[in-house]
Amino acid sequence: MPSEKSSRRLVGPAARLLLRAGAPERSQVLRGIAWMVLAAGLEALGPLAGKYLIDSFLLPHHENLPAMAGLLLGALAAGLVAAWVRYLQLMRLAGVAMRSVQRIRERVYAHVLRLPMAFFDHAIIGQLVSRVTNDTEAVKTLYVQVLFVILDSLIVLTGAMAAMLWLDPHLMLIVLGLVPVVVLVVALYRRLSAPAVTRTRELRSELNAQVAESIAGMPVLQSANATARFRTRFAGLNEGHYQSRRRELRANAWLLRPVLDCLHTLLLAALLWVFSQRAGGEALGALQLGILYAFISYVARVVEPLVQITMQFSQLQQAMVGAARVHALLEEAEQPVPPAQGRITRGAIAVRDLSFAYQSGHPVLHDVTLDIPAGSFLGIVGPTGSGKSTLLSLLLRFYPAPAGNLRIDDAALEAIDDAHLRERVGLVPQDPFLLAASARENIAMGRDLSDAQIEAAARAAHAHEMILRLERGYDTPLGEGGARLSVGQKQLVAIARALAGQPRILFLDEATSHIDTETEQVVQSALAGLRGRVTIVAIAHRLSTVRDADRILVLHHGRVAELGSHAQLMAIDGGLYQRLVQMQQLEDPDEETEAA
Ligand SMILES: Nc1ncnc2c1ncn2[C@@H]1O[C@H](COP(=O)(O)OP(=O)(O)OP(=O)(O)O)[C@@H](O)[C@H]1O
Repeated sequence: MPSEKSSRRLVGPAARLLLRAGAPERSQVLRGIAWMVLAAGLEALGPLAGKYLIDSFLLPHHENLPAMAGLLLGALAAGLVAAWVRYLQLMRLAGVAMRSVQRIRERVYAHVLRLPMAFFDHAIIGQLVSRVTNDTEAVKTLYVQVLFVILDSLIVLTGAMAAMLWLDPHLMLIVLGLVPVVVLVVALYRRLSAPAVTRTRELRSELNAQVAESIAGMPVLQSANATARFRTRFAGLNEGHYQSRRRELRANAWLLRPVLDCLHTLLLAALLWVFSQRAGGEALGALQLGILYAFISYVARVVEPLVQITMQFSQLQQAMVGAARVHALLEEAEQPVPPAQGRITRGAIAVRDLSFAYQSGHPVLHDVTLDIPAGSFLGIVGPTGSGKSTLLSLLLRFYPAPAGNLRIDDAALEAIDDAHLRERVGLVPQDPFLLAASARENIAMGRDLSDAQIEAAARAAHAHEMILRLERGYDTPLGEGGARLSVGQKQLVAIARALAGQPRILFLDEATSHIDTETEQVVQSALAGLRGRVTIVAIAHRLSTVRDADRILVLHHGRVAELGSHAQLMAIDGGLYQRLVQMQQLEDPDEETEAA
């Protein structure tokens, strides 16, 4: 994690990200830098003109007005052209920086969408959001700080040094002595502030994560009366963030401006002392005075870029931490999608000797063998943690199953083209996950479906009537997470969404756990309507949902315990299915007659 890295170790990843982000616009960057050099060169002419005016005209009382006016106008024109060139440079480099952020943000988001499901088992949503939004912004800061300020400052510094070298090499060497002192100050500053900068960034991301988590779990938070505890935890993080920022600021306040301003004053004193030594108690000669004027101007031009460079280090470090984190996210391996041609035609599923472990040494499925004929309805039941969802996740290719153990029709699962698999296999998850969009958009999910197809899917899911009863029918916005609908209604929309793709196989993962008996019957009718046309695999805690299935698979500790129709399984005396049914009847006597 970048948090544990020293700031020096952040430079590599940050620089790689910066180079990659700017690569498509290398010529724009080079042109921007060329403008920068030109502007610095023009700006460096000012003090030279001043020196020439003092040396050649003012001190010798040589009042050649046209020449003096020409000199002043020339300096003015150089200043104006420099300002115009600065504008061009700013527009060019700012454009590059903003386009880089835009590109990188899209790349990070696209990358996150392709990450394997295992990544999301550990990911913290708020932190991921931070990576995609705030941390990508770091790239812009890197551009602005590195290219605009630091590079610009270095160019101005070099210009001023060159002019001083030309005027008086000895004096220039005295000024040059300032540079190592500033390098020392910057090194000390980095040492003191780097841990605080990294911590500040981490804490900001934790603040985001807590806000996202609290909002997502608001009903639990409020009902568990946990809001005060969460507020205290947030305040603790926020205080940590404040203290960390203070540590950063303290390093800034001590080391940057004040130290450099002192150095500036010392340097000016040293220059005056050298001049007084040269004059040996006499008044300064004309030539000396012009050079003194030019040097005082140039020293300001040397100190100011150095101040700028050191002042940028705080920003630069923050940006590097952010950029390194974006880089780390981009380094996460994507779900491999090998090119494959396999097709799903009928929807027959074969599972052979399937064993699987999330962590090696802890298998959750053992030697599962199973055939699900095309168009049949398989129910999967079993105690909690018995591996039902895991089996479904493997069939959905959310986690890689051992090669060859799963087949659909004539193809091994891993040999089926990914887009085709997603098209042909529909999923109704336990949490229906609705977008803050209309019913129509929620069913279409970005697919190019006609209104007729959407309506047909809604009818097949028995959701059509319910949607028509909403005030704007299919165009009714469903609110964030489908907040406008009941859980059962959301489930019907989710079923319609799965059916709209006309899948050959439909997986339902406890789709009826949280709905009332009446809605469950609607779901059952919807499933009945699909029988023979679509292969249905439904995990159910509510046994009544799968009572009518062709066969029911009972999983126990990751093994196939029983397999058969409801009647066959009920006939096994002391069997697990029979016991599950009896337990459910005790829990919910209303279902006694239905399930038995
Ligand atoms: N992403 C994961 N990483 C590690 N272990 C996991 C993961 N998902 C599930 N498990 C473990 O695998 C085992 C089977 O879990 P699974 O979710 O498949 O059971 P389930 O039968 O669907 O349970 P439930 O009925 O409670 O949903 C459990 O011990 C669980 O802790």
